[in-house]
Amino acid sequence: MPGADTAEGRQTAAPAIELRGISKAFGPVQANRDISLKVMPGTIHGIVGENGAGKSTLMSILYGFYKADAGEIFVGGQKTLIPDSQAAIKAGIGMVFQHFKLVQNFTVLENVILGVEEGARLKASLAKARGSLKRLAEEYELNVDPDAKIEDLSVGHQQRVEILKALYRQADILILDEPTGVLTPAEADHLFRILDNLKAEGKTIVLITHKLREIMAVTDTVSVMRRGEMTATLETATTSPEELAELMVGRKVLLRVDKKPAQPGQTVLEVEDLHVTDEDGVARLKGVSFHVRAGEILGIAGVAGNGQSHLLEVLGGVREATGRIRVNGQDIDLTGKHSDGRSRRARGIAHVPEDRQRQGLVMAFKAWENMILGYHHDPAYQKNRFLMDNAAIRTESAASMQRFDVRPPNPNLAARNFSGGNQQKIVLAREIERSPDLLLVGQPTRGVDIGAIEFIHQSILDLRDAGKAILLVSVELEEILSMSDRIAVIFDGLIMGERLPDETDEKELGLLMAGITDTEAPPDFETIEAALDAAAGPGDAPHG
Ligand SMILES: Nc1ncnc2c1ncn2[C@@H]1O[C@H](COP(=O)(O)OP(=O)(O)OP(=O)(O)O)[C@@H](O)[C@H]1O
Repeated sequence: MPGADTAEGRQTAAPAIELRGISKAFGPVQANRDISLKVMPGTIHGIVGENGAGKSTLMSILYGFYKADAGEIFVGGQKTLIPDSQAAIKAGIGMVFQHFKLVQNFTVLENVILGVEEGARLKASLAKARGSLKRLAEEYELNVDPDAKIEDLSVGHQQRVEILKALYRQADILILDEPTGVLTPAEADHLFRILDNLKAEGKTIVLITHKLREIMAVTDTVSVMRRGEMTATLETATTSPEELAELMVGRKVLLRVDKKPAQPGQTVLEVEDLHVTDEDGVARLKGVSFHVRAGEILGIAGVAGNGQSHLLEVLGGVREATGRIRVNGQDIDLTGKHSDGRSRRARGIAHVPEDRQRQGLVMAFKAWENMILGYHHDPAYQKNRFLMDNAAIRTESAASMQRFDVRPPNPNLAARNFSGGNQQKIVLAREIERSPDLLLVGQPTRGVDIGAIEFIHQSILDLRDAGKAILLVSVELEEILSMSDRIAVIFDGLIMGERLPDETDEKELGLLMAGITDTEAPPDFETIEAALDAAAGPGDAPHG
């Protein structure tokens, strides 16, 4: 695209993508309303908006997953019909989804050519793809071993394969939906370098993210969506995170946590010498001990895949372990029939799992059914010996959804029809509203918009201030630092150390997260990023 990389060139070239008057409804929900947007070639364009604002729907229309009810799409100035993803690929559009669509037991190379060439031409195309992959890897810093199986790759590397797949299909326009949600900070930095390289080659990138610092760091322009409409498009250089937050939510948002000092009481949770070996015989926890008191938040920091998920699962009763756990001074069973979620709930433990779709919700169930999932044996919900009081449960669920600002606050909608952030709010509402003695909470704000993050953080703090104990697991260091009263760092199944948030910083925590306990000595790695990459280890892919 000659001249496209200059401001002047951008003015004169046809937009890489232009949407005119796109609308889409799902039954009564108007997910997109009369949306128009221009994205110029050779730019990175961000799209922000609250959960359920309609971002994924709009991109799914552009990629041929959904058919718009009205509107037109122009690619490179040409009106283009995109009835399916094949048509999108033909038009030079590639998409990297939040949940990757790779075949786990195929190699990188096989995944890249899958669907492009088949049968007798497969062998020739494997050789051709190997060459292309090598070139792409060199050109864009997209290194991955072409013969590695997907299941053996870290999440960051799997994402690179998705990008390679799109580039192999000659995508000029790349859409990334929440690409950093499951990445380590080092992997996210690497991704942004890749995006910059792609842009330098004239590719056009559309980036959906909830992280405003990412918008500020990498985009040229940014659009804000609100309640199905495109409400603003701005040059990134002329805006600020505060302005974007306000445009998204329609009010001022506190971009940091405002909390009172903790008033810790008696010890609620004691964990001693916990060991876990997974299904493949790999030791995931190697003797973990810590405690959490009433009225405090213990944050567990760590690169995903270092045992924190297994820890939450053991505490939540979804996985067996050896060692000792006491809650309010009483031992809880770590194996056998009393080591399940129901027994844990009976002991005052609530669990917001890291994977809301697989562990937190039954996607086909309605919201009200999900709102009592696990608590349905509670006598309060029984109408008589045989029947539950569904009408009362629906009414209570609707009120709880209102309090947690779940949108839409419709208890009869199936969980799968809520946006990701709203699904998260349903799980949080269910667990927090029962005021448990101990709340286990994993990645509470993954994929959640900033308005909702503020609300979720406040709800967790309110529970703390009501004298409850909270164990917070998060891969977001910022969240750990701002929410925790104490921080324990986990690496390779061991607690590497404990710190007070006021007496530490991201650098020291980063070193501990990479397994380096002597934080004064010069590390073996040149940068913290390299050390964290090593901690993520390609053989230990956390599944996001
Ligand atoms: N298949 C569907 N059936 C019914 N409603 C849907 C469907 N997909 C999306 N919706 C609704 O459309 C609206 C827009 O959803 P969309 O997923 O596009 O939002 P989003 O901005 O991407 O949100 P998030 O940031 O949470 O991913 C939401 O109200 C959602 O509940």
